[in-house]
Amino acid sequence: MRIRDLEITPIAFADPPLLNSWGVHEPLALRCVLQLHTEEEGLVGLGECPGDRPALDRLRAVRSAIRGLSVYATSRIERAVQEALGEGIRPIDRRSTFSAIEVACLDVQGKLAGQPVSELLGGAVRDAVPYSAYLFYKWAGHPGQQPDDWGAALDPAGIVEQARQLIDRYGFASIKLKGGVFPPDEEIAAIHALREAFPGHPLRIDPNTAWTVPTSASVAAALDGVLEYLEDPVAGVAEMAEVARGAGMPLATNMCVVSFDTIAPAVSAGAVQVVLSDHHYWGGLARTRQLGAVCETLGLGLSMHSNSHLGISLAAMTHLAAATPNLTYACDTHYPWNAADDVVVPGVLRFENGSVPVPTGPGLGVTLDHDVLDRLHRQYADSGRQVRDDTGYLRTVQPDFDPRLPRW
Ligand SMILES: O=C([O-])C(=O)C[C@H](O)[C@@H](O)C(=O)[O-]
Ligand SMILES: [Mg+2]
Repeated sequence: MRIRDLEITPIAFADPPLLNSWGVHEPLALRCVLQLHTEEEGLVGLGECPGDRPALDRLRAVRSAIRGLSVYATSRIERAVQEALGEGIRPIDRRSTFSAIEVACLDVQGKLAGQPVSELLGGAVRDAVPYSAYLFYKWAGHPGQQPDDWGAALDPAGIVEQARQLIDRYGFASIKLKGGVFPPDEEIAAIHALREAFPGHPLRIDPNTAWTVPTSASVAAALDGVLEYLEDPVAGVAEMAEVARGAGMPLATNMCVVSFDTIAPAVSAGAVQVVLSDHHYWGGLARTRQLGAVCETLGLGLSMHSNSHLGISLAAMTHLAAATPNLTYACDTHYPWNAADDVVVPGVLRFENGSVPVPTGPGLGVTLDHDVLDRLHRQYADSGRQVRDDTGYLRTVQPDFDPRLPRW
């Protein structure tokens, strides 16, 4: 079952003005949909990955190198990707290029076997995967546009209201707040307000390294007994370790441990207790499942990171999480923010009590809506956008915004 071609379709979909420590989400998020066509039987495997220009260029560079390879030969495909990209390629770029192709290969493998991807990964140990309500400070709408349905969230009351909307709509049973936007005292107040409004929901905050070590230590003290984990308060292994030594809660990361070779130094230093996996950056579903085994061995907790994404990624994340026994924290997902523009035919992917039932159809179990794909591709082409630029977009409103971190 050989690869005939890799169809690469960049898309742009609507994204609300979500604030983070380096800026704000632009009106359109970029993503790429892959359709991997087989020589025999005319099967198509789906993949999804970031859609910025360098990511697209890398996919185009490997396209001819993987033609003719078996969809089962993922190690050989990974080597072909490496060779096509050349020695100078950053490992994370190689891994993310390969990851999207690996997911598409697994989708085909599952279709051939009549089995869901979770079965190919060792079998689902849970029927549904819990996700967290991923809260963001946000403007009411994009500048010059009507307010969106979510409304503004710029203070504790707005954050509680946003959590309520997400929980009412999706049933989430845990909550993550993207921090690093306002002075820490305001974000501490938001967490306390969430605790009061949702006493039974585990809470996390992630300022994406916006704080110094002393600030992180005082936030950790203020939120002791309130957070299930504190995510990436500071940059650097030594700094994370310093915060961890005094913090009452585990420290989590998707910034300080980002690859297998970064695990040992962080663990030896005592810098992290929970790793956020992400198959897009760790080199695919099989590799990320290995991360689960490593975390289990080292006594680390395991959670899952996300970026703005659509249903092909959500399906892949759900199969992976279902087949990773020690992935016991609710996973992150941006999906509620972007679901209205999904390229996947509705129905299979849905939230029940905050969890996504693991798709049971062959492969990823989701079907591409070609009309939506065409529309989002035209939107991409018309936008002229090439890269994500949260800082540049915020500067159109706050020209003096300085993205340097730490800020507090
Ligand atoms: O956990 C994280 O660090 C993220 O989810 C990173 C994302 O880029 C998030 O900050 C965002 O979408 O603005
Ligand atoms: Mg994070």
